[in-house]
Amino acid sequence: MATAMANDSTLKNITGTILLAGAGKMGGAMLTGWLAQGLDPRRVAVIEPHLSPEISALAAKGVALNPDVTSAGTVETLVVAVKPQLFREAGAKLKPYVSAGTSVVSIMAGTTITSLQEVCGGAVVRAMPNTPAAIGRGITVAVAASNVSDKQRAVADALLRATGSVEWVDDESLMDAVTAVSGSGPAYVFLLAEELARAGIEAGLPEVLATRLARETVAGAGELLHRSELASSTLRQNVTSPGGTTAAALAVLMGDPGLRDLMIRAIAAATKRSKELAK
Ligand SMILES: NC(=O)C1=CN([C@@H]2O[C@H](COP(=O)(O)OP(=O)(O)OC[C@H]3O[C@@H](n4cnc5c(N)ncnc54)[C@H](O)[C@@H]3O)[C@@H](O)[C@H]2O)C=CC1
Ligand SMILES: O=C(O)[C@@H]1CCC=N1
Repeated sequence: MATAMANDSTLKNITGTILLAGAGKMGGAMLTGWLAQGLDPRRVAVIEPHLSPEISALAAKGVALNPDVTSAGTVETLVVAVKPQLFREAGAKLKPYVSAGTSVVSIMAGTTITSLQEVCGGAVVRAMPNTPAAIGRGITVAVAASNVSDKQRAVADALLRATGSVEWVDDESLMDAVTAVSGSGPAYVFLLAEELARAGIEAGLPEVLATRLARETVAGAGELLHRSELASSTLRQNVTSPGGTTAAALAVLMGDPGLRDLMIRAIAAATKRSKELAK
């Protein structure tokens, strides 16, 4: 696994344009992170057919909204955050913004480096973030094409790191499983909160109380996992008194079939879908 090369001043020292295509949930979260980390808003341009009030308001700070190719300046990095299904159409319109020195950082699920090179050109970094990026607690996995320079990789690293931590891999084929585990992963955790609440209601709790208990339990356990040095299995064992209530519940969850089987099937389905999106 390659080490990160960005440092604290990487975003502040950017001289070209960072062009974001698609300022929806993920693109918008990344943009917020860049500006919070000191990227000059005048270095940022956004291509977005449906501008939200929040993104529109950034124009007052100097962010260029839907600039044409000539007014966008020299695009140092194009960040593509549109839906993969729209990429062929959107990418063709983005290509004129890409010049010899442009790096193209894509966060689209499934879309391969080869497709990105075909449609947009440029030096491609394929990345997979997740929605905790919105609070600076995302995790992103990135893989660079062989023509990405050290400097381009450092800028990509800084742009991705503005929303959380970054892991670089050398093998692009890992990205489908990465997408299944960490890209989609927050949804599984939110589902856990939903189902824990539902089961609490089933067990007789008032809905408001069950919902609050489930939400705070998932959030608190997540924060403990984040802050603790202990393995998740140890944290689990620390809750589990021999012959107690947790052991009774875990006998169900860890039974056969249990959560393990369900999770393997879920991750396999997401991995398969990521591969399909490449086509
Ligand atoms: N939502 C998530 O948890 C994650 C999403 N991703 C990837 O991020 C990408 C964006 O996903 P979301 O932010 O969830 O979707 P979104 O629907 O919130 O954002 C996509 C944005 O692209 C805009 N758009 C549509 N056509 C465009 C065009 N031709 N040019 C520029 N912008 C255009 C849309 O108006 C929208 O604002 C997808 O490729 C997805 O695979 C990656 C990791 C996690
Ligand atoms: O569901 C999706 O396809 C995107 C990629 C990872 C999370 N959301």
